[in-house]
Amino acid sequence: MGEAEKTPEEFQTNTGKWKAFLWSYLRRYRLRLAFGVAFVVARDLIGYTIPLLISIGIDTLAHSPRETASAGVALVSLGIAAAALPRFAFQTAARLSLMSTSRNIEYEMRRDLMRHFFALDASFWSRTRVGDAMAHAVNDLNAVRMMVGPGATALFEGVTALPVALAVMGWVNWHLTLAALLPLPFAFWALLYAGRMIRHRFDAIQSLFSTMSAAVQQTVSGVRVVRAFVQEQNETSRFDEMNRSYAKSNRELALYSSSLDPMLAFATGLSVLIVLGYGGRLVLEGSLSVGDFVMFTTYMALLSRPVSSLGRAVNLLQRGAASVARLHALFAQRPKIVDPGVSGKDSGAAPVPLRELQFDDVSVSFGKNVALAGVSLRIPFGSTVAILGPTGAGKTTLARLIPRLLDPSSGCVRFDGRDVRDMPLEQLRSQISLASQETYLFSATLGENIAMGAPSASASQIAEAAQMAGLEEDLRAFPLGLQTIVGERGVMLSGGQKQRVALARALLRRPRILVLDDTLSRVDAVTADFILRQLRHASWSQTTVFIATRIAAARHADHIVILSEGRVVEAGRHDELLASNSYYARMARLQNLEHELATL
Ligand SMILES: Nc1ncnc2c1ncn2[C@@H]1O[C@H](COP(=O)(O)OP(=O)(O)OP(=O)(O)O)[C@@H](O)[C@H]1O
Repeated sequence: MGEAEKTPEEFQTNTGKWKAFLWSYLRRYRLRLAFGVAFVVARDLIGYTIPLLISIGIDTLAHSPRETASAGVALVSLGIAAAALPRFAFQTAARLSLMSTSRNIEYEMRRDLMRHFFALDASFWSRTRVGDAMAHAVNDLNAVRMMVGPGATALFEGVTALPVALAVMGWVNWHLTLAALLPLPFAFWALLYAGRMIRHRFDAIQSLFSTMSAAVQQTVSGVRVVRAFVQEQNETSRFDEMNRSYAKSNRELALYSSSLDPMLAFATGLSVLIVLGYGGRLVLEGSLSVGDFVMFTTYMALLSRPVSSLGRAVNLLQRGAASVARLHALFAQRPKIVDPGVSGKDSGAAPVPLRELQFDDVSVSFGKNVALAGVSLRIPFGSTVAILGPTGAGKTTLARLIPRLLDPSSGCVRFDGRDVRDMPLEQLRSQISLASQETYLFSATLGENIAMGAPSASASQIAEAAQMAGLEEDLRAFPLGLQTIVGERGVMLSGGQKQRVALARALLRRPRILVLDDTLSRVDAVTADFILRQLRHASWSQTTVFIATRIAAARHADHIVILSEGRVVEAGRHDELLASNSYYARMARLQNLEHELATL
């Protein structure tokens, strides 16, 4: 199986390179990150001088004469107060550097993810659920931001404070310091164990969330079908099962996440206990001053914060690592349709106008399913070609080959002798308009939907395209005309209206090659006839390739092609095909009969 065929889940097992992937984003901010870390270190270094100052203050009180003691204590107090200012400054600078970096990285990854989504082709989207993609774009990116910002801050809070405090404590009394470190292996084990568990659970939770988002998205989009087939109960219990398992995994994650802090607090508590017991004895024996003892215990108390920071860091870093691995797996997906791009000498040049279209022994297979088998066609520029054939004959597959939404498994699609695979995608697609079988309308106005492929079109151009697509009467019936909001996926329009909006969208670009994939199937015969006449008399020259189910639509085409089981079985003009005992002639007789019956 090639890389492109792997699912994100399969990539997840190959997460070795996710660190390099993350670094590719971090690298740009390494200076800012280094400053951020330096600010955290500086802030904590200043913070950790405070117990030292307290110790000096206490020992000054205990050992100095009364008149100098109060001045000494005042000086120490001043020192403690003065330390607050740079601490605050470093704290703010650290937050600004690390948090702004995390926001920038989140922004860049999201931007790249959107670009990547657009670059991935139908082969990816046919096996990926929309909800899945949404989960990546929202939840995983959020976890990455939390890792780079608060996670990194917490990590450096922990790792700088610990050695500083331990160095000062060791310098005062290394015996007592070693004794205080006895619970360290337990804390270390807790960090590793909980960290591993958090990562596994979070990974599972993110996958479950993806599945659940996909299910919500599908059920909500298909709510009419669910209602029509009285499947509310079944859908609810199916969703409930997923929801329950999601909640269970979250409870487990919460258990591991929340157990980390108490376990670390327990380890710190044990250390404090050791220091109080053993250190107290040292004070009584006179081998440790009261000031040093107080400093020791203050450090121990102060250490609880960085230790807890380490716990938080492990939590956020493990979640972030799971999400980076998932994102990396997604970014590792490659589109099958590769854009050859524009070569240096062609950049900036106007695209070469497309003229003659040729299918040269084209075959397309989806696994074992052969959709097209050795199709050869030559379509001169400016001609109108109708493609007909039974369902599953390969008509849509043929249409999708023209703008390279699909590549042939063998054979070649050419424009003026040039393989479409050698043409820059932008140049190819900018000259071709495909109105596909399933129209997709955005939740915007009618006008905005029509202008989707030509955002700079003027109002009169939009109105002209709408008129050509036979929408004029419908627009008159809408009080807001082109400003009418069509609702999510165009729910406020009839099937035929949606198809004509999609057709107007295709026409507005005045394409050189117009491909209509059964675009008029839900339009009544009279309107369809009107539209086809409009297309024949368009004010610009174009090739029209249209897939039709009705003979009435195909009769005026310059060339009619009948596909069956992926092969061209008949081809010719309307009267030529009618004269023979062909599939076309049989279909014409049948449709005539239907028409007569309907008239009766
Ligand atoms: N993405 C795909 N993956 C697998 N098989 C596919 C895919 N797209 C099409 N096929 C198969 O290829 C064959 C041709 O499909 P195609 O959509 O081109 O037929 P059609 O003539 O347009 O049919 P209809 O008139 O019903 O729209 C069918 O057997 C279909 O199941």
